[in-house]
Amino acid sequence: MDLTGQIANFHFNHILLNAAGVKCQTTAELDQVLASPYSGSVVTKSATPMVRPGNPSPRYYQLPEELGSINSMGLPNEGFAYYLDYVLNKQTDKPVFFSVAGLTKDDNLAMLMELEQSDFNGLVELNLSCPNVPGKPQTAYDFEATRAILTEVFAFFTKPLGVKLPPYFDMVHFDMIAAVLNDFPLAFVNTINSIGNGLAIDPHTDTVVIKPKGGFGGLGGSLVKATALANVRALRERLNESIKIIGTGGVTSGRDVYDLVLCGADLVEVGTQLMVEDTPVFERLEGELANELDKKNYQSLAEIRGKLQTIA
Ligand SMILES: C=Cc1c(C(=O)O)[nH]c(=O)[nH]c1=O
Repeated sequence: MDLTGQIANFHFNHILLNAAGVKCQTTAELDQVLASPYSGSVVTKSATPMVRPGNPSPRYYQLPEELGSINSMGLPNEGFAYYLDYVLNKQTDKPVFFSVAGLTKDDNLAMLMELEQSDFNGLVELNLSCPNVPGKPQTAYDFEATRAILTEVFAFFTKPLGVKLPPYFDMVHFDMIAAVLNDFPLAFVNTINSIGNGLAIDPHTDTVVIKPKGGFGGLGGSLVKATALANVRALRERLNESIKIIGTGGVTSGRDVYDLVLCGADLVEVGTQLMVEDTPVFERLEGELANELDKKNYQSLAEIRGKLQTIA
């Protein structure tokens, strides 16, 4: 059974990997994800030029009844140089994603210039959708700002680049972001990032569950699945076929992976459920995915990719 994926010149023997932010802040975590026989790749925690401690704890909370999670991590990371050193020296035959999330356009341009000039030969993800840095908007909700930064990036950047997008909830917004993205030689888009600024309450104490931003944080896990499916499907229908799609959000079962591929995903990332189960989740999900294909006598993901049916 062929459970592989392709982005640019990179072949992925398995389509599952971590979502940026989960199991990817330290070299030990990155090694663990890569070491899983059932992961196809790894993505680094989104990097800023300098080390960041992030927001005060509690800043991550698992919602009850496996609903999902809420986080306001605040972009904690070991700094750009730490992740560049890792990706330049790590011996692996799996493609690696390097995620950057500068707090300013100049920070992003500086990190991308250093990646361009380095020997890094993986894929780069420009995170335009972090919802948790107080005072900083999610860039990709500003279509002209998104066009502006991609124009400056592609004036010099030649390596495979994709963007991490926030979820959109309006058909016109799907049209507008696709019209921007189709003007650039992007290798991929990754959709969705967490649903920004949700709120969860502890019923015993009548208190929010995370400390930063008065309890507001990004939502992940099963409760965001329908939004993830919609964003993968809407962008697949609108983007040039040369722009591949990483589907992220709401994956807790092999059926969820199958559904994202049905909507058009080439790779699939796991966030909240990876926090719950750790790296064995990749084996479970791939096994369940294979069973879903088996049920319908499919031999490969290619047979279902983008083949979601509508009602005539
Ligand atoms: C990079 C910061 C992000 C964070 C964070 O570090 O708070 N959380 C998310 O759910 N998505 C992000 O993109």
